[in-house]
Amino acid sequence: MDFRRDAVMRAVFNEQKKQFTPGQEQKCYLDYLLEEGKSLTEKQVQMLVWETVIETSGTTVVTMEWATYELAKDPIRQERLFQEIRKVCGTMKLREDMLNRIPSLTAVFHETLRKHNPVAVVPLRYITINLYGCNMDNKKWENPDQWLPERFLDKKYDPMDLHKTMAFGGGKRVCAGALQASFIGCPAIGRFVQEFEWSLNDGEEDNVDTVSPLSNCTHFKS
Ligand code: HEM
Repeated sequence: MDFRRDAVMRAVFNEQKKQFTPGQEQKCYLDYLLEEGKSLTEKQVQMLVWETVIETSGTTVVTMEWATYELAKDPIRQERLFQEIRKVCGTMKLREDMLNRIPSLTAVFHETLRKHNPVAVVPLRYITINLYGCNMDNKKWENPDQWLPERFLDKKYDPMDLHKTMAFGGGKRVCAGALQASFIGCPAIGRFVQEFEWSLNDGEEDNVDTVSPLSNCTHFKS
C-alpha cells in the first residue's frame, strides 16, 4: 500500500510541479503546499494531499456503490430511472449539464445519502452530531428504513438543493465539496444505469451489512 501510494503521489507531484512556478497564482491545494509549506518534508506534503484524496473520493464512491446496490435490488425504480435518462439524453452520454432535467437521478443520490450516509457522525468541539440519527429520524422522515427516492420529488424540495438531508453536515463547517460530490456522483450513477442493467445474485439482497462501520464494500453482478 505504502509503495503504491508513493508511486501515485510522486506522479501527481511531478505533473503538478511542471505547471507550477513559485510566486505565480496558486491553482490548487498542492500549489499552496509547495509554495507555503517549505518547512514540510516531501513525505508530509504527500500525506496531506493523500488524506484529502482519500477522504473526498471515499465518501463519493461509497455513495455511488450504495445507489447502485439499491437500484440493483429495485428493478422497477431502476427501469423508471433508465427511461427518464433516455428521455433527456437520447443516445448521448449523460452529462453534468443535463442533471437539472433528470430529477429522479438527483433524488436517487440524495435518498442514498440519507439512508447510507457515508459520514455517520460529525465530531465537534463540545458535542457530537449523529448525522445517521438525523437522517433516520421517524418524526421527520416517513418510513426512514426504506429507500424511497420519490420522497425528494415532492414539490417542497428544490431538486438542486444539496442540503435536503444532514449528509453534508451544516453551518460553518458544512462540507466544502458538496457540489463537487453531487456533480461526480449523479452523472456516475446515471452512466451506470445508462450502460448496464444491474441485478443481484439470488438471495444476495439481505447479504449486505448496511449498519457496521466497516460495511463500505458492496458487491454487484451486472
Ligand atoms: C458524498 C460525498 C461527501 C459527503 C457525504 C461529505 C460529507 C462531509 C461532512 C459530513 C463533513 C463535515 C461537516 C461538518 O463538520 O459539519 C464534510 C467536510 C468536508 N468535506 Fe465533504 N463530503 C463528501 C464529499 C466531499 C468532496 C468530494 C470534497 C472535496 C472535493 C469534500 C470536501 C470537504 C471539506 C474540505 C470538508 C471540511 C470543511 C470544513 O471543515 O470547513 N467533501 N464533508
